[in-house]
Amino acid sequence: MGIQISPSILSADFAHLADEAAAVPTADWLHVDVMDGHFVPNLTLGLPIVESLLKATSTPLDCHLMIEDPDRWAPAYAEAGAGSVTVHAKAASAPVRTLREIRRQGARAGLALNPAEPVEPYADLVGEMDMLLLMTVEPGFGGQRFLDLVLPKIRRAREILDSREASVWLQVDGGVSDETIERVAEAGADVFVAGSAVYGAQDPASAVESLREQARRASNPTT
Ligand SMILES: O=C(CO)[C@H](O)[C@H](O)COP(=O)(O)O
Ligand SMILES: [Fe+2]
Repeated sequence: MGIQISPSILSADFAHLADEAAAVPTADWLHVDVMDGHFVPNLTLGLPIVESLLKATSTPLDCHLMIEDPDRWAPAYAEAGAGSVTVHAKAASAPVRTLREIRRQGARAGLALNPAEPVEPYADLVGEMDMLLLMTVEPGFGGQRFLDLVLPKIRRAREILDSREASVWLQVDGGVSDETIERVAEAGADVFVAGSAVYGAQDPASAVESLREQARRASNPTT
């Protein structure tokens, strides 16, 4: 699939989400941060807004669920038509069942790890997922500073995925910008979430293309 950019609408204007989605026609996905005020100390949006957004844009939705009890709620996002639904390993009590249910409802299934959570315990689950999401900030808020301490884990995750010949995308979320994306791409990520770096830019569509180009160059230095 190559490099993909998923702008996070967390940094968009929530009163004009359809327009904000239309502002990034260059995006591969739209990243939707669902926060419940419990799993993370912030509250954003839920299924009704995702359903409206699905009608308002043809860009596939990449739903990142930062909620308690994702086992109960995640399949509904897939059933509604989200292209990808990601649950946090720490929040899921039955991650295998939930990942399978997301797939059964027709979406790509993602598993997310916080900065301090090791990837190794999940190595045997790679066959159950379509995407592994490594957080490079503590989840809950946009505009935070990228945590360099996650870079070695991104490299280890890339090795695990390659050694198992798994066609699992490796997504990175948090503080991805012009200053950090090259390091993330060199470490082996292929799907990049960017909120403030896209929606804080004068021209969000160009910001997406510029991030993609930098990631492409860094992940394949010979081109
Ligand atoms: O999941 C998230 C926060 O929990 C967001 O997707 C992320 O922080 C994007 O925002 P930014 O690119 O500004 O860091
Ligand atoms: Fe996110």
